[in-house]
Amino acid sequence: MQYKLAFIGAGNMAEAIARSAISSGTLTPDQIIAADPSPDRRDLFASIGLHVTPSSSDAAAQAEQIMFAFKPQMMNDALSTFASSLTPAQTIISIMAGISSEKIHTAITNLNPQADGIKVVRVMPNTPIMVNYGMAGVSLGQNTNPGDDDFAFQLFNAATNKAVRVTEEQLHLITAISGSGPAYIFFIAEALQQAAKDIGLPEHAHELVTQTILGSALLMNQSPDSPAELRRKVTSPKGTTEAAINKMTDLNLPNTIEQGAAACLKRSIELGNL
Ligand SMILES: NC(=O)C1=CN([C@@H]2O[C@H](COP(=O)(O)OP(=O)(O)OC[C@H]3O[C@@H](n4cnc5c(N)ncnc54)[C@H](O)[C@@H]3O)[C@@H](O)[C@H]2O)C=CC1
Ligand SMILES: O=C(O)[C@@H]1CCC=N1
Repeated sequence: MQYKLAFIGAGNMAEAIARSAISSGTLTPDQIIAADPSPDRRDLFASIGLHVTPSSSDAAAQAEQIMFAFKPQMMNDALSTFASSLTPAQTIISIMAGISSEKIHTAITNLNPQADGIKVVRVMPNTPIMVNYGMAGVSLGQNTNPGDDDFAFQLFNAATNKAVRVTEEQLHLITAISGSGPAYIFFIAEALQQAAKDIGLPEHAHELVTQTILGSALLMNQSPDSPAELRRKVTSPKGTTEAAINKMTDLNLPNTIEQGAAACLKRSIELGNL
């Protein structure tokens, strides 16, 4: 095979994964090919030195590992254009939310029965991979044995990105916590920025909130203390933080976040049943 990795779909996640693979030295640009119908996306991938093609079939025929980096709802349409190029010697790495490896395998073999032995590994990454601080869950799927996920694990555990091996069932949970999690943090950031504007600091809102989240994450990462203890260290008895935390507790912030994560989990399972 000419390429180690083919991206089918060269969108935001594929771009982040490709950049991280290259910057970490896991792959060289000439080991990667990317297929996307959008000329703009192909131009962008070409500008980082990758081979590009409008033909998913072309890309799928030439790589050892094929990453499904298109939207879950597009799977059948996308596969109809390239399933015939797949062979049992290849490994699929799907980053699609929800869709089980069994469903992926069935969709491929319905179109191309000769690809029956094809391996399917699944990964749930997150967008901070764009800055090399990604978190991913990696799971073995259809037709795989331990070790068949080594390449995917290495790809997502490179540089300062981190990966954990989980069961396929647990990938739904990974989605609810770290896959979708960056959006929860950005949601809090939006609200805190709005608060900064409302109380009269619009010109500093972005910097205040960004540095506070960054500093808190680094502190949580480097300190042996639990988040509860770190929170306690900010919260002086009868002080300012306590007033804020009491109000947020009265308004049930922890429960709101837990319910949000539970809704995410439910949707991940639903996507898998579409
Ligand atoms: N955005 C996120 O935070 C995360 C996304 N994911 C998964 O990653 C996948 C991609 O998501 P994004 O990169 O955010 O989406 P995106 O919309 O940026 O990228 C999708 C790409 O697929 C291309 N495409 C459309 N039809 C195609 C076809 N028939 N064949 C090949 N390519 C086609 C589009 O032109 C686009 O460039 C999804 O399955 C999503 O569930 C997983 C974890 C996190
Ligand atoms: O919202 C989504 O469906 C994707 C999967 C995890 C993060 N974004």
